[in-house]
Amino acid sequence: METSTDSAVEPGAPSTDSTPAGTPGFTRRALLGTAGAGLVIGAGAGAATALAVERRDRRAPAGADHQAGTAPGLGPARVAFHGEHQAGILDPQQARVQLAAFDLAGGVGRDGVRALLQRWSRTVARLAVGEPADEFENQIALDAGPCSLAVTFGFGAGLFEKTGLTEQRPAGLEPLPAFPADALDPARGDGDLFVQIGADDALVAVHALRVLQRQAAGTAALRWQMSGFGRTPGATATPMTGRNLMGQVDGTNNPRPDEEGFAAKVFVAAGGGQPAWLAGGSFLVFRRIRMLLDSWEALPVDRQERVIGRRKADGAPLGTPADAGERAPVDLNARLADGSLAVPADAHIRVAAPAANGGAAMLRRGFSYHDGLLGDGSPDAGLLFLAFQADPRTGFTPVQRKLSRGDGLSRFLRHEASGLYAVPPGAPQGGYVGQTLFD
Ligand SMILES: C=CC1=C(C)c2cc3[nH]c(cc4nc(cc5[nH]c(cc1n2)c(C)c5CCC(=O)O)C(CCC(=O)O)=C4C)c(C)c3C=C
Ligand SMILES: [Fe+2]
Repeated sequence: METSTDSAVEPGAPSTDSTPAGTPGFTRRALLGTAGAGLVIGAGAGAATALAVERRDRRAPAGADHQAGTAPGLGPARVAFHGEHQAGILDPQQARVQLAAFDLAGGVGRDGVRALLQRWSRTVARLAVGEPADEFENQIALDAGPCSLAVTFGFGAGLFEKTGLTEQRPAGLEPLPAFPADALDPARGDGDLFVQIGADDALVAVHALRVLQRQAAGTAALRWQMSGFGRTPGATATPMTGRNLMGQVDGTNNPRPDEEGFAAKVFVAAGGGQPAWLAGGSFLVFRRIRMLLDSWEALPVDRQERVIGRRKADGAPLGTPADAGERAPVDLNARLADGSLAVPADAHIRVAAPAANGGAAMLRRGFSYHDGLLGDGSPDAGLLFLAFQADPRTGFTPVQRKLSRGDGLSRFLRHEASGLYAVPPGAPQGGYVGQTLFD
């Protein structure tokens, strides 16, 4: 983990003077004025303390930024592209996300995919430090800093078939089982290559998506794309976990990088039964989960709280004192005065808890979506559920199996799309994401 508040240019990052092809006379950093004045958030392990510090800093008032000699706002903040793990896993969630999956064109082999990954990695390394794209620059984000841009690449099962790399396909990529009540649209799930593009500015995220898409032309075609959002840093008086569209504080009981066993839950270990190329990588489960918001909002708040097992106002577990706070430990045995369970038997946090699922754990990093209305007038809105884990067979699958049968929240949800991707480790300086597989 690397953090810096001074002129923080990643070693090996392209020169600030470069003028990109197709962008005569423009550099994004020249327009920033205080180029490189942001924070660098590395993607290495053991990141908790530094992440917390970075979050506070990013939410500091503009005046404080000025005193530190940096530009105000979110623009200069950076997430390092290179590192042990890819960006977009350990860094604080950005306010905006673009998710997309691509399918390889017929006849594109290993060399074609390698060339695309090299091209994508080279470009994202530039964008992550506020440089313009080296090709297909479209000026969408010309006057913005990197805004914590974090791009994460994943490989779907089809990539291994199409490139003749079936021997290297991780066992953890076996298709997820069908769960009761799944209503999945295959056209909006899976795909050979996946990208998650997070940024604290919508234009920065879309800029990256457009450039990556154009670079892929002839090699891979866009299969599906979705936009998501979360809390914008600075929106709340004090930093807190964000809310989802049901109004719940969501993400509180995630594994934390400073806790024992975090890496084993989230990252693939060398020699742990997955192929060597994936060591330091992860698996990502994606689910587009629509929320039946009209039904949900008709429920009184105390009943909503019993569905989750936590208070809505502060996110604290039910049964804890009024001032307990979001991080109060969950006591699943706590009883109310009448002897009933404080956290009901079908409450989401009880059914999803690692203790109820053989220790199954994952790092949830979802984003909300709101895409207008469906034909029946209900909102097409919900959660782009994203969870990183060391192995979905012992992480997502047992938990979702249990949730789909006994979770009080399930009756307000519809799973509409699904994807499973192997997430390679981070790229070393000068390298590219996926090189442990393709070189
Ligand atoms: C299969 C895994 C999970 C799915 C799918 C899922 C969907 C989902 N969850 C919420 C809202 C909340 N989830 C919360 C906790 C929580 N959820 C899961 C797993 C899945 N959720 C786990 C493992 C946990 C942690 C359980 C624990 O050990 O305490 C919470 C509580 C706050 C928190 O800890 O994050 C909320 C709120 C929604 C809305 C949703 C689908 C749309
Ligand atoms: Fe959940």
